[in-house]
Amino acid sequence: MATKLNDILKQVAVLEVKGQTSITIEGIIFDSRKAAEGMLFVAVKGTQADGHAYIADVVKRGVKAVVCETLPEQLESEVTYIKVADTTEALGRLADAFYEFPSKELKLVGITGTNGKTTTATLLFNAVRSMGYKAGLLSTVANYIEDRVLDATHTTPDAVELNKLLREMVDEGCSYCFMEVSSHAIVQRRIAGLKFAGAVFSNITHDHLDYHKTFDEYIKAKKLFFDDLDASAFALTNTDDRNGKVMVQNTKASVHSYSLKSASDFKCKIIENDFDGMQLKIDGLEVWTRFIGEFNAYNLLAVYSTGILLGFAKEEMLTVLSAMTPVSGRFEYVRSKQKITAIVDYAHTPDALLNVVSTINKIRKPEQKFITVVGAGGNRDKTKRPVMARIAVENSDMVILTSDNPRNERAEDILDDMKAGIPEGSAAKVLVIVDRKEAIKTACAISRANDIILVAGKGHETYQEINGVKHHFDDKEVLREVFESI
Ligand SMILES: CC(=O)N[C@H]1[C@@H](OP(=O)(O)OP(=O)(O)OC[C@H]2O[C@@H](n3ccc(=O)[nH]c3=O)[C@H](O)[C@@H]2O)O[C@H](CO)[C@@H](O)[C@@H]1O[C@H](C)C(=O)N[C@@H](C)C(=O)N[C@H](CCC(=O)O)C(=O)O
Ligand SMILES: Nc1ncnc2c1ncn2[C@@H]1O[C@H](COP(=O)(O)OP(=O)(O)OP(=O)(O)O)[C@@H](O)[C@H]1O
Ligand SMILES: N[C@H](CCC[C@H](N)C(=O)O)C(=O)O
Ligand SMILES: [Mg+2]
Repeated sequence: MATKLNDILKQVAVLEVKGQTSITIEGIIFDSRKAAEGMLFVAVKGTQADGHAYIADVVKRGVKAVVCETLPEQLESEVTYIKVADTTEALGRLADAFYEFPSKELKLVGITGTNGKTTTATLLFNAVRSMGYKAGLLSTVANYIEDRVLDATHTTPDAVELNKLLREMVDEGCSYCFMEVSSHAIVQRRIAGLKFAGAVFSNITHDHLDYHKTFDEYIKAKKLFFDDLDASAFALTNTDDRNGKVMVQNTKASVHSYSLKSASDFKCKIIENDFDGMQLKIDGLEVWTRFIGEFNAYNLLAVYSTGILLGFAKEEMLTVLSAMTPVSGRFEYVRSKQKITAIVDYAHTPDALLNVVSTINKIRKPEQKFITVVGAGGNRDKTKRPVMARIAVENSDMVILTSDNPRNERAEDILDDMKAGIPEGSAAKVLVIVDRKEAIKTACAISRANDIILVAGKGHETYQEINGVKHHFDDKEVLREVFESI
């Protein structure tokens, strides 16, 4: 794909131009390490580096045009320099234009919130496909164009990758795309210029304070997504969340709401909840689903409401919900011959963990012992570590604190942060085992028939990142292996 620079520049507010704009560019990059002949380089200021420092380098390597906030002192005559006020925003808009506005040719629905994005987006993708439509999915677990699976490195891809994927979806005949919109993606304008048919808010609780600094800033980041929607879109919000109404208070989109408790447009009631599934009453009709826990009732209701807002019939949506199966690594069971039930769940925030342990406690019988194995990621929000440990200890019979993805931190340091959250007098029910496999093995070894083990935090992940290196690791695989051997 190639395009005329002056065509795509129409999408950004240009402050100054040095050089020719009637040139053809072969692609857009924002990482100097990917520089190649004929490309447009956008210099972005990040958290670690400033793209402006690499302008001279990319020019040497054949880049034809540069978009920047400050023009370099030395300009090369064969290169075009474009000055804008905000290169991060420009990058999104240029990528959108370069791929010829693919989001306008799809019904694109974005899901934002601390928890439930992957679940809701994946179920929507499965739902429309089961009704015969072609669709794409951009999620933490993987990106999909129909059956084609593409690895995902981020929850929301960067602007160039994102628009490229949307273009491929359009070219392959997809009429829908469901995507997770992370708060990082909103702030970093990965979604700038996209046309959303709808936006869904699930909830906002403690996470990512390493990046957003305060909870208020985190709320503002999420709200920006709704502020930017246009009048033809729908904004669907969860009014049981304390910030559900705030999210949509300045949007131009038509506002709709869902809830289990407060007043809203789409209502759901849990009739029955056990380890096999939930009987729900949605919009006055009962439906049996294979999902467990109140938090999943919210996700299913969000899926149902979005379906209705996209124009699907009520009965059709409920039939689809009843046939759905859980998403990889979200409350997934691994059972042993001795009838020990292990639950693998991606709960990696305090709220998600509290939801999962509360769900298990509501459903289990008093004689079923409940052991939680949990850690916390390195190079991420440190303040959630003691909170997660406290939640695990207060709501389980026994807890094994272990490593998640230590990334570039010392696993022992992360565990020290977690240990600070153990309530006084509870130390006796906590073990600390740094090696995650050993931790899971120990949990299995001390369990008896009918007991429950929750392995939280990594869900679908098939690696463990230690000292910046990814090693193969899969909670489900480890559990199966251990269960085979006992
Ligand atoms: C904190 C964060 O979001 N970081 C993302 C951000 O990096 P950054 O701002 O730190 O970039 P930087 O390293 O300072 O570099 C600034 C600019 O200089 C450029 N550069 C840098 C070095 C060089 O040699 N040459 C060069 O041109 C970089 O390409 C970049 O354009 O922009 C990069 C390019 O798009 C992302 O890859 C990177 O994601 C990092 C790897 C990351 O871990 N992100 C996570 C936290 C993230 O985005 N998570 C969210 C949400 C997850 C959730 O909700 O659960 C997600 O959407 O995945
Ligand atoms: N609606 C919900 N409310 C609260 N917790 C939830 C909800 N849905 C799922 N969870 C919990 O959060 C975990 C992550 O769910 P999911 O992957 O759907 O969220 P996500 O928003 O995509 O997360 P990420 O930010 O990592 O992309 C689940 O394993 C479960 O423990
Ligand atoms: N998207 C989240 C995932 C966290 C998953 C957990 N296993 C961890 O590594 O902290 C993040 O990057 O913060
Ligand atoms: Mg996700």
